Amino acid sequence: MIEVEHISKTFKVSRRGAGFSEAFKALFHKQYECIKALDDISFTIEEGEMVGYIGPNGAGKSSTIKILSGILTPEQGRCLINGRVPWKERTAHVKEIGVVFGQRSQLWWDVPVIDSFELLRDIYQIPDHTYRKNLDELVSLLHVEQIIRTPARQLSLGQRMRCEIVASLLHDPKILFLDEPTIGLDAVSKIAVRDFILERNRKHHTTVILTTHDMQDIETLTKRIILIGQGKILMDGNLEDIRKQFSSGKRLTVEYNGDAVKSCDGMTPVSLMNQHAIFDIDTKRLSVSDAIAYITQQVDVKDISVEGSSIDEVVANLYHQYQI
Ligand SMILES: Nc1ncnc2c1ncn2[C@@H]1O[C@H](COP(=O)(O)OP(=O)(O)OP(=O)(O)O)[C@@H](O)[C@H]1O
Repeated sequence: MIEVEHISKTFKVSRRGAGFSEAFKALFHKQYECIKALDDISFTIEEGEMVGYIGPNGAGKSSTIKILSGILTPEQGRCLINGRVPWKERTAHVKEIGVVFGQRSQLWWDVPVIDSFELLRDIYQIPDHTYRKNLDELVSLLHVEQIIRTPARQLSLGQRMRCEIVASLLHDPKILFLDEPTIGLDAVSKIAVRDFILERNRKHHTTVILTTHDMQDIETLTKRIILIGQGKILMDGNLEDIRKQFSSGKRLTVEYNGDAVKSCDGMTPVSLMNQHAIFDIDTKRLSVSDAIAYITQQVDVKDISVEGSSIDEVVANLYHQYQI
């Protein structure tokens, strides 16, 4: 179980103006600015839950993950993960967590990937039979058999990410922190990584905290989302409820025979091409069935399709609503 209560974290950063004279002045008189990366955040995550931790750039997601993994120490608040304080009991804590930072590597750059895995085995003191079993299983599930003898620097991004995931799970962690695990991956690799995470959660009951800007990751993997903005937790809830609350409506696409089709109150025309019209329906003002009835009164409908708001639109509405 992950318990976070009233955590705050401030970074002190030096600031100076542009140019040589400002650089010279800064040698004698440094100016600092305090950035409140996390401002009194609290949440609880149960064992086996998969949670999407979302927010715009600079919101505080990575800072939270770093605190939860014991890399950063907050100046205020309490955090317990399976009964341990991450930054105080680091050695015991890291044996229970796996971390993947999409933008950084835990693999040694110049050596074959398998050597990094073996180094991790020694660092985590993984018993030999557990290491062998996990390595064989992960390597085959993530299809990296052909590349583990290649140095990390020679791998493509997608190949490296799969190896990063293997590295993060060799010691059987109960909790997995994934910070943008599908960044820059092609569609096939994204699906492979998502399927693997789902399966891992289902089979091993692994708790997963996922931060990402890819809303398809969130939609596929999580039922609950926590929204952070400007260092504060703004919302914590069920994805389906959020979708209902922040969906802007439905999109209706109609193909028809006849003259141009007109819209009514609650219908916004998006495109009115030759006998092919697209309308956005504000379902708070007009039901989809009433919109269809209104159209069929005017023209002979050949085909009609209704789509809900995409998860990207839902999240864009959410950010807009919270002004972040
Ligand atoms: N080591 C650091 N030193 C100074 N400021 C930092 C440091 N790490 C983070 N910050 C600042 O803290 C704030 C939160 O950063 P953080 O990396 O947690 O955001 P994020 O939500 O992960 O963003 P992104 O989606 O862009 O990765 C930002 O304003 C950032 O500039």
